[in-house]
Amino acid sequence: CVKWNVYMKHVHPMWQEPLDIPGGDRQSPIDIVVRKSVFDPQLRPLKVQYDPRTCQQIWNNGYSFLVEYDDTTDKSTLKGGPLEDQFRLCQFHFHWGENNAWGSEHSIDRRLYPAELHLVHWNSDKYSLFEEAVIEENGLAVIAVFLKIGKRHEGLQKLVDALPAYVISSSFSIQDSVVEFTKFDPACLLPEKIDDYWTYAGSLTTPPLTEAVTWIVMKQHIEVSHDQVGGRYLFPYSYVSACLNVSSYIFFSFFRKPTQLLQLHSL
Ligand SMILES: N=Nc1ccc(S(N)(=O)=O)cc1
Ligand SMILES: [Zn+2]
Repeated sequence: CVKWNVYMKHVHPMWQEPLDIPGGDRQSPIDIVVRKSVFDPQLRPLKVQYDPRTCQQIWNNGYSFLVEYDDTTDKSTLKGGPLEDQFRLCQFHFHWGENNAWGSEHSIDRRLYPAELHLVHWNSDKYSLFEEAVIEENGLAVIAVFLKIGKRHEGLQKLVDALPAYVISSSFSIQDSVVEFTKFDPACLLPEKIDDYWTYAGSLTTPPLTEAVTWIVMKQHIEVSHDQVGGRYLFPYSYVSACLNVSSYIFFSFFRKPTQLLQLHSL
């Protein structure tokens, strides 16, 4: 999966104005207005098949981190739901804020969550690399899961424990660094009812912002404990303070309207 930097407005030049937003009529994130979502009986159940053995490493790009998967075969895949093709898992990452009042990118009726998980997949039926798929209209599928502060998430703890010392320090190192991380099944981060979701055609939420994403936003959140996401662990403040300039970017998501927001209730 291609190396990806989290571009911070005041930190990374990629966020400097003017942003070259391709197209611009299906930009993410959005505010999901629940009463405007439409039930679509043609949406099928999601088929998530992840092989923990494809988990490879945690990559820190100096601003955040992502967990990367071997996407050279169809061992960890997503299909069904709104998807016509098979998509390969290549990485997952989180978005968070400076405190637990906000942090997610999408919002539900303007309500933000403390954090949001993105499981990123690319269309392996039509393309042979993430880099090819990322510029195509039906190239990517991202599952979004909201995080709320509550009980400890046992599955997540393996990731928190594996995070390298530099992430737990008070500030991220700026250099890229990678630590080995294996046998992690990201399905443990999904909520119980994965067939209860909203879906819409959108974009990457950070550069290159390409309008290539079928978003599948889970209605059910997962719970993680405060010490898993607060303090000095998964979401160290040094990075989150870097997010502040991005919050205005998220603010505008309240005013973005999706072209067609579909919803599938649990079967
Ligand atoms: N260049 N790679 C990217 C992958 C996923 C996302 S997101 N945050 O939309 O899932 C953004 C950029
Ligand atoms: Zn993301």
